[in-house]
Order: sequence, then structure tokens, then C-alpha cells
Amino acid sequence: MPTLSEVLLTALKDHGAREIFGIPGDFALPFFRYIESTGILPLHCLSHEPGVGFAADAAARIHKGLGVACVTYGAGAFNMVNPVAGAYSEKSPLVVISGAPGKGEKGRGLLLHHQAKTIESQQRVFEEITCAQAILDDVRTAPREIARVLRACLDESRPVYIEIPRDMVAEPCEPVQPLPPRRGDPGAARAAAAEILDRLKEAKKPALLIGVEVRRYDIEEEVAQLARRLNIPVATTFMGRGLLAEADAPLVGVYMGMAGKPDVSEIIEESDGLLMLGVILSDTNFGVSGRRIDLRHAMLAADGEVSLGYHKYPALPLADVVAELLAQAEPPPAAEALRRPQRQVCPTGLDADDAAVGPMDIARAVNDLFAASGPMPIASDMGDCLFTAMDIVNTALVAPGYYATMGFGVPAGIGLAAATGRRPLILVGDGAFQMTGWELGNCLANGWAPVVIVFNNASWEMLRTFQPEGSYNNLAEWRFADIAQALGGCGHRAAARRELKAALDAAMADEARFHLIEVMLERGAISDTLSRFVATIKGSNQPPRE
Ligand SMILES: Cc1ncc(Cc2csc(CCOP(=O)(O)OP(=O)(O)O)c2C)c(N)n1
Ligand SMILES: [Mg+2]
Repeated sequence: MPTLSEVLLTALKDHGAREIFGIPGDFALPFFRYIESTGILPLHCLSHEPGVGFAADAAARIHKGLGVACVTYGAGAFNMVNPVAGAYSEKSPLVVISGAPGKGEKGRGLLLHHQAKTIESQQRVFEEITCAQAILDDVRTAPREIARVLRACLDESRPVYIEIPRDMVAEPCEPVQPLPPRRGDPGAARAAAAEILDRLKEAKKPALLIGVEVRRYDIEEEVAQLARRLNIPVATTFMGRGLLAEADAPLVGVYMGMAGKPDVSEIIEESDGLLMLGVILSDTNFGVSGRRIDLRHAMLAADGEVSLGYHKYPALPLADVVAELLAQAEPPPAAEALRRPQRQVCPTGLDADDAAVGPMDIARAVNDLFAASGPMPIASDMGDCLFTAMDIVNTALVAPGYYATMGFGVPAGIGLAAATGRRPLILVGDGAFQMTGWELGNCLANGWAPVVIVFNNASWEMLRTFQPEGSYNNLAEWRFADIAQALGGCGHRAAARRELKAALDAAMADEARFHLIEVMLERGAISDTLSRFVATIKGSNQPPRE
């Protein structure tokens, strides 16, 4: 009979996990030994648990399946609370596995190292940022508990928490019987789809807005097909940027309200029949709306339900709704075949001259690079690098667009490299690099070779745009290019556009190691999108006029 460890590892793989990111500790060493000795899933150890969480989250997003982060009890797991909270907010199916004290250790009357208030404190903290939890302290219930929690992770596309006491790892245990995916009531799906289609037919200016759940539930192609069938323009939310990148769909661009392209905002905000699929109603997706979108008239299928006006269809998975819409939607009359709306035109043609580099030059240089050698998957951190990415051609992108944590970029790029075997492009500010950029030191030993662009404005520039007077937004001049070699990569410093082009060419010519391109930016030089975003937020945060 297999051990509990083998049963858990096999179940993770059977539910779609492809690798594990982790850092061991004495409460987790016995389980790590099984990870390595069984080889059921490859193990990638990183240097700091926030990086483990971000890398596993990014792997989940690009796999459209489970990401796995394995850590020790206490100091390890608590170190990972922020990345797991971000995965919860952004609906990423991340499995957190934590080692734990053995059953016999709890009752000895001693306070255990790594414990906080009580031995159960960690479980309580993770209950707040996961959708399901299991403590594997009984092999009679462990298979059912593992099946329940992994099914919840996939159905809800949210993190889950599994704790495995260190004296349980070798216990004989029955294999896990996976549970079937959650399905909605077919009658309810039919009724909801019919009502949505009726409303779209009555609308003069119907439009489709899609969000991250379309990727999380792997229905991009179905949604592209639906957009073509409905013959209506489709935009993505800020968080949904990159969706339909390779699909044939009437995609008009990213909706960002007054911070985005006016023609896209008009299509969404003027619509009298807005259908939102898989959209998170967050401030970063809608906080900059020029006009409040009248949600009473909008239709929303997300978070396992459909809401229209004042009524809801509960327990209706998004995939079921889209399938039913496709089943009922008639193709448009040929004459009405939608003139494919102009896709967003991204800037190209960098002047490789001695002029100082600005954020828009970085977008231009990357677009030129992708045009010449094909798109790369992008991991972006929070900061103006993410707003700059809005002017980079549509490609697979993982970024904390809603939860907005710093530190995501470099570890997420490592997660993409490990999960896909492809070379990612990482966009990161100097402030965020100071948090988790060191994880690049793990690249050479693992054969990862990301191209990293550090937006070095020696500043927490996003904060300065909101509060120029704060001197604490001035950062010291770290010489990131010089650090690269010590970490096993190659560093370039680019102040002029000519140097940026040369650095990108050199990076693309060498796939043996990571290349870090430190772009020296003037303080105050920000992307077009960030400047619109700040102007909008400042405008909307003005105290109401008396
Ligand atoms: C973990 C965490 N702690 C603080 C903050 C708050 C913040 C949001 S943006 C920002 C400055 C980012 O500086 P960086 O140099 O990376 O990028 P740029 O603005 O383009 O210069 C901070 C400190 C967040 N979001 N996450
Ligand atoms: Mg900065």
C-alpha cells in the first residue's frame, strides 16, 4: 500500500499539477524526502518563501491548472501569506502544502519552535486566504479530504491549504479517488443563456467584457467563438490583459476607463447590453471608469453565478454558461458580419539613438523585438512596468493586476520558465526588484534564462505620482547591472535608446543565462497609461465640491 506522501503527490499530479516550488524546514523535511525520492513531481527550491508562492501562482496561471507551493510550518508558511492572499484575490488555483508538528508533539506541554499564538494559529490564518483546508492527521479520512480540497481548488480557482504532520508522511494510505467537476443545473444554464441572448438582441450597442476567469477555466477559445458568433466587440479588463492574444476574435483592447484608450472605454461604457464574463468587479478593473457602468443593466457571469439586473442564477459555473450561450446563439446575418474592429495598435520602431530612454521606448523596443523574433511570455511586477505593458503587443502575461503586490515579477518569471520551458520576459521596477529580484540567483543551476528589464528610476515612482512631496519615495542608486554577474547572469546598463536596443540584441543572442537590462529612467518619466490612470484617480478622489 502506498504511503500518505505518495498518495498526496499522485493526487496532485492527477489533478493537473506539473511541478512543486518549495523551501523545506524540519517540519517538512520528511515530506520533501518523498518528493525527491518518488520523482512524481519535479521540485524547484527557491530562496525565500514569497518567491515560492509567486512562482507557484504564476505556474498555476500559465498551466490553467494547479500550482503547488510546499513550505515548512510557521516561519515558512507565514512568510508566504502575501502571495497566497494575492492568489486568492486573483483566483489562482494554488495548493499550499505545509509540514507540521507530529501528533505526538502537540501534547507534550512544550511550546514548539515556529509556532505563533497556538499550534492551530497557522491553519486559522490560512482559512482566511484559501477556499478549502485539510489537516492530514488520519489516514482513514486523508484520501477523501485530499479529493475534496483539490476539487475545490479547481472548481473555485482559489488557493487551498493542506497540512501534513511530519509523523504521518510514511503512513500506509489508500489512493485518492478524484471527485467530478462541479456542474450547474442544465435547466438553469439554459434559462440564463436564453435571458442573456434576449437582452443582447434588444441592445443597440451590445458589448462583451472578459476577465481572468476565462483563462482560469481555460475557455478562451469558446469565448472567442462566442464573440464571433454574437458579432459584438470584446474588450478585456486590466487584469484580463493578454486574453484572446492568439485567438480570432473582435478584440478591441483593454478597458481601463478614463485611464485607457477612449475608443475602448466608449464601447464598454456606452453599451446598453454589456455582458461580462469571468470579470472581477474590482477597483483596478473599474475604479477609473469615466462613467459608472450601470450594473443593473449589465449581465455578469463570474464566481460561479450569473446575475442580471435584480436577480441571480446561483451555482452556475462559467464554462456551463458559455457552452449554453454557444449552443443557443445564432450566427449573425452574413450582411451584418462585423467589420473586425481595429485592434489596439501598439507602438513600434524605436529610434536607436542617444536620446534618454522613457517607459514608452521600452514598450516600443519590446514590440520591435517580438515582431522580429516572436512574442515571449511576460511576467510583470506592480509599478509603472505593468502600465507600460499595456502598450506591449498582446501576449501571455501574468501580473498582480488587481491585488497589486510588489515582488511578483521575478519569481513569477521563474515560475513561467519552470512551468513552460520557454524564455520569459520579466518587467520589474527597481523597488520591486529589491524585494524578490534575488531569486535570479537560482536561474543558472536550473537552466532558466529570463530576459529581465529593470525600470530603474531610483524611486517608488507610482507613489510619487500620488504624493510628490514624500522624500521617502527617493530610492538609493542600486547598481543592478553590476549585481547580475554575481548572480550568474549578464548585466547591461541602458540610459540611451541605442544602449537599450544593443542590450536586448545581446540578451536574445545568449540563451545560456539570464540577462538583466537596467534601464536608467528619469524620476518623473512615466508611461502614457500610468499618467492617464493617475490623472483619473486624482480627479475621482477630489473631495466633492461644496
Ligand atoms: C509588497 C508591497 N509593498 C508596498 C506596496 C505599495 C506600492 C505600490 S507601487 C510602489 C512603488 C513601486 O516602486 P518600483 O520602483 O517597483 O516601481 P515604480 O513605481 O515604477 O518606480 C509601492 C511601494 C505594494 N504595492 N506592494
Ligand atoms: Mg521605481
